[in-house]
Amino acid sequence: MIEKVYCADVKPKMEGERVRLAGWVYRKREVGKKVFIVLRDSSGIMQTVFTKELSEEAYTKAKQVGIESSVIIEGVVKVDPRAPTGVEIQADKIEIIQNVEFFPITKDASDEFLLDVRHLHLHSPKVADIMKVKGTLMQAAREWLLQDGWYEVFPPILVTGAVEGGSTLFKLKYFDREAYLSQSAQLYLEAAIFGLEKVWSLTPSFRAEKSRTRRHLTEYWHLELEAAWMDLWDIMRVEEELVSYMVQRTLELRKKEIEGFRKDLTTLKNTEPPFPRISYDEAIDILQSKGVKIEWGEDMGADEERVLTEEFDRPFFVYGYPKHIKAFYMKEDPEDPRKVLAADMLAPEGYGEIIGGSQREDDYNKLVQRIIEEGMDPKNYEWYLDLRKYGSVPHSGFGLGLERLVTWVLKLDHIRWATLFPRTPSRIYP
Ligand SMILES: NC(=O)C[C@H]([NH3+])C(=O)NS(=O)(=O)OC[C@H]1O[C@@H](n2cnc3c(N)ncnc32)[C@H](O)[C@@H]1O
Ligand SMILES: [Mg+2]
Repeated sequence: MIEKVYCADVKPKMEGERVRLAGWVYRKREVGKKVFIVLRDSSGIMQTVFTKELSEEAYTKAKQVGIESSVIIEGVVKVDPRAPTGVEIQADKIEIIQNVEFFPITKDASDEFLLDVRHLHLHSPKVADIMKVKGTLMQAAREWLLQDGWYEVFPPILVTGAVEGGSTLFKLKYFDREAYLSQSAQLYLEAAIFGLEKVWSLTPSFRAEKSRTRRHLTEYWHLELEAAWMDLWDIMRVEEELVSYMVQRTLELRKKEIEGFRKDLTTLKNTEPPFPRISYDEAIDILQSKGVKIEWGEDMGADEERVLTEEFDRPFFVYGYPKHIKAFYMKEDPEDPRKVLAADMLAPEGYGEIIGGSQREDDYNKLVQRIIEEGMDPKNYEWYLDLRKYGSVPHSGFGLGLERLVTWVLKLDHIRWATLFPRTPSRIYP
């Protein structure tokens, strides 16, 4: 790798030092007999100035170089309060690695065009900031999971059964048989708890969702946990501790990047346990009191959740959903057979569901009955049912949509901006 310093590491105390920077031409302007190039690298930006007096050769090359050209620039550090970072480089050397005559992304580029050239949109510092925040959220999750004694495991993505309903399965040909892309690692995590007790995985999950909403992708990153001996209330405490740590740690490490997307950090700062908890029944009452047309037993979609989140200034739980709107594996509420021991975590500010979780049905016969009730064939779940025959234990788990979390933390207007190359019903290229 070439000897260079990063833009963010060039400080006023380095005045007079000679430095070498490598990156891309972010901005360029000519003022009188000076050429100013704002160089961009992964750490930020740095103003560089070229004049004939400093170097006629460098000045001539600087005049010719195009936006987003890749360059190496050398010069001497000078403090200048007018420069974007308070310092600039008096440049006497520029090596043009590759000159760009015309970079296709311009200021007025439409969202659809940016998605068409997403591979070039990744040059953008704003996009880089989103990815830095996403990476830091996962760094924080790993920190918390390690200190709380959870084991990372690596479940399969090629599977033979639905977890979250057959209508959103991506089918594929697996040699001479049919297979699917995983909707959720959950069932495999449930098998892993018999040896490891507390497990987690980060995997891509696939949903052939036809709904074109601001919060659905067809491929997304899914952080899932599963724990033996835990009931719904235990796993809800795990969820709020994990999400709180992820948000607070990312606020600590990426405050500057977050402030580039939202000025008001209140809801993020409020993200501390315990989170408010309301029952599904209470949620329906709230929605009806606010004029939403919804009856008990109906599912809450993005619109209903948006209204519900107006009542809260931090993430909150909705628990105790009706059995018929939830998945087959969820344990029936012993106190009310109409309901299951499930809870979703909803993000405030209109973002809604970021986590789906539940206590699992650990009784063999009840699970067989639920599978049949859902119109599925117990034969397809034989291995999964075995988990209820050989030392079954009460257990619970959940799945957090990483892009859903990023979309809320940065108040993005669409989940597609929260992932490197978004996959939606109408987009699988580039
Ligand atoms: N291990 C578990 O218990 C997880 C469980 N089997 C599960 O998949 N639940 S979920 O369908 O609500 O999805 C979990 C989360 O996954 C996210 N999710 C769910 N579907 C999507 C789509 N289509 N796009 C983006 N994100 C999505 C969202 O945050 C959900 O709360
Ligand atoms: Mg869900």
